[in-house]
Amino acid sequence: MNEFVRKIEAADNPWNPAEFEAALRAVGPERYHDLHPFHKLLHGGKLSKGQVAAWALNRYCYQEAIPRKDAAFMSRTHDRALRREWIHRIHDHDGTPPEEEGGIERWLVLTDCLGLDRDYVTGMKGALPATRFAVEAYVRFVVEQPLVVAAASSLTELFAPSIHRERIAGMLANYGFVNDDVMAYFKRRLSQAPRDATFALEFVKTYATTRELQDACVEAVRFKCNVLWAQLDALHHAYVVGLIPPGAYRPEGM
Ligand SMILES: O=C(O)c1cc(C(=O)O)c2c(n1)C(=O)C(=O)c1cc(C(=O)O)[nH]c1-2
Repeated sequence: MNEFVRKIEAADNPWNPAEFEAALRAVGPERYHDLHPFHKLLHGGKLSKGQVAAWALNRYCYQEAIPRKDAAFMSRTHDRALRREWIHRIHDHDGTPPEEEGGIERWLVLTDCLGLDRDYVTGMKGALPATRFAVEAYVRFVVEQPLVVAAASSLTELFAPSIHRERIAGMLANYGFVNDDVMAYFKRRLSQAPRDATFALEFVKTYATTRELQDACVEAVRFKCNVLWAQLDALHHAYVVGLIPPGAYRPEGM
């Protein structure tokens, strides 16, 4: 059947909510970044401190982009109740001082322990080019796609708690330079991510009412997995294969 005919037929046949949810969830086992070889090395204690620092330094760019993409999302809706719900994602990362320091601050505790200078991390000059491109592609996606599709792109968070648990256990067991304080970022995400994902899933199931929109939402989760995967490919190429691009962070001895 040609693609055009398939689209017309599909538009008339939306999945029921259970089928749609199953299609969204099926993307995780297919291509979430817990399957990436770089994560196996990271969690299995196979990386040097410098390689772990390269990961944390690059991942900072993702952390920094998340509240910007959530602000972009909020700027697009006239629904006050939705903005009220969504804004806590920004608070989770940026914090609400003095009570709550926020996830970015907790991330910097991790980069501190890896011996990285805070200005160097937050300046992002030592990050890999592909990291910067991938995270900005996520922000652009949320700016440009239909709102429900933009929300669907956050649904990789459905798969995050299991990788966070694996990371906390693996890094604590395998690296002497990691302790509970340093893993605080991931511990906090264990409760934050399910709350965000539950809300986003309900939102997407409610508003993706045609099969075309449902297909676009499933594609959005795949797109997001690609954003995550591309970052790890870049890290692997630079810091495992050893082809570090000009200007990027260079661990001692590499
Ligand atoms: O460590 C991870 O594997 C991981 C993955 C993801 C994800 O699936 O996008 C997020 C996070 N962590 C995370 O900490 C986080 O705050 C977060 C927000 C979002 C999002 O798309 O809004 N994803 C993720």
